[in-house]
Amino acid sequence: MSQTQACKTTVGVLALQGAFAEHQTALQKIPSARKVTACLVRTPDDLEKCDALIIPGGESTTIALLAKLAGLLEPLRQFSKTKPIWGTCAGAILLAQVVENTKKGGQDLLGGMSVTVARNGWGSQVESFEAPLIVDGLQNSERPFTGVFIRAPVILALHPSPDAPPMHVVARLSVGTVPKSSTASLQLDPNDPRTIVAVRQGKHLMTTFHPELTKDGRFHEYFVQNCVLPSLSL
Ligand SMILES: NC(=O)CC[C@H](N)C(=O)O
Repeated sequence: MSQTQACKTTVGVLALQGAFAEHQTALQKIPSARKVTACLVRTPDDLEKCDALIIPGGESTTIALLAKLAGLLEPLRQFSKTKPIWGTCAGAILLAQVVENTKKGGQDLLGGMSVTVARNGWGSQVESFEAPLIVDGLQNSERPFTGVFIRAPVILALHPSPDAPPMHVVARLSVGTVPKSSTASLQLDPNDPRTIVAVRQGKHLMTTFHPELTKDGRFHEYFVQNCVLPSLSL
């Protein structure tokens, strides 16, 4: 390993199923790429080398099942207690404390964030949609970020508590940006929790959409700057 590599922070991407390659590519292109090595995680040994982790979108039940088979479920739960995790879409489901609309038999969760989500809350694959998001704290935040929602979960409730790190709403859908065909079309109060699509709690980040499926690396930069690098100095 070269001197520069040895000094880099290692951000793992859970590579069991889903859009993990896209996350790895995105991490390699952001302004902070010189500070970060992106590696794929398939085993507990891989995970042990990481300072932070991204859980990609895909199918949360499958990812949980494969994690169990790889002996990763418990190591991931332990990891979530001390190190930053960013869950995108299916990854957001795995990071939630409570999940509604699970497959029969339920599913294993990591539960790192005090959030309740409903799987497939905007409807099925054909009701997938894109929406412009104004994101607090993103570079050039006046330029909207394109949220790609594919059978996305809906955030039903945040559960702030004095015993847990504070929660920050990072992005909301504006009422009217969800297609009418979508089961949960938003005809509601802009303060409805279902408008929340990105939330940060302490070192963890959850986005119900897929930043890795755009060419815009600002969310990856956001994770590194707001969750990963600050956690190293704790
Ligand atoms: N695009 C996605 O990650 C979809 C998530 C999927 N609906 C699930 O339950 O895991």
